[in-house]
Amino acid sequence: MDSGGADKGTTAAWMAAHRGMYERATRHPFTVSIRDGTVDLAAFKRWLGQDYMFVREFVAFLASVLLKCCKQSDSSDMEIILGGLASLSDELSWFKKEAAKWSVDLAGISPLTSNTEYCRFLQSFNDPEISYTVAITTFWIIETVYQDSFAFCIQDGHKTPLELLGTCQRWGSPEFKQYCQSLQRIADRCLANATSDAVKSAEEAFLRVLELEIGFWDMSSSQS
Ligand SMILES: Cc1ncc(CN)c(N)n1
Repeated sequence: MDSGGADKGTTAAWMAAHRGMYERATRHPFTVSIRDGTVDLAAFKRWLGQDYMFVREFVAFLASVLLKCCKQSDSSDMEIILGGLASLSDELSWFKKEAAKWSVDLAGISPLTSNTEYCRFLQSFNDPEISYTVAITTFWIIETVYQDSFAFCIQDGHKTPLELLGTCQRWGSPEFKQYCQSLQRIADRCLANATSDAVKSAEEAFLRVLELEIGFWDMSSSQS
């Protein structure tokens, strides 16, 4: 993702330093197969059901980020985080509608291993010892992996099946990109003022998210 021409912050430096890993997360064979039009629909349906469960956990994660934000002396990021939380309500309704369209029974789904592992990571943010800087950076990269992955599925030359375009536009839209860029600016501001220990923990969380996102796509395409 470009930084909009502004001075490069810490997050852009990490994206450059860990380019290979970032590309494995955002140009994964699963999402590339959506763009190519060769996607296995059974894999898409598996992703849909598993991601619905993930997003339910993501709501609780975001609530924990909001709580950390409210405890800051300057809580001016609150509106953006609150907006993100509110949009997850629409997202859950979207998953239910999409599941009905694809005959995916959401009530009968259990989380697969990689999803459980990712959800455990999200739950670990309930610990008040985890700083706002680490939490907001984590939130930014989780959203950015989806933004970048799905934007690629609707970029020039795509052969994305018509019935999957709505999914790709949900996260690949210019509006979602702008939202991710707002999160990136917040993360960079926090990182610029953070201790070196906090910056180190945030970079570890950034890398952990990339690893977990790759695992999540792998799980969707191979049921591992
Ligand atoms: C696994 C995963 N990562 C990120 C997102 C985007 N909220 C998501 N829905 N699912």
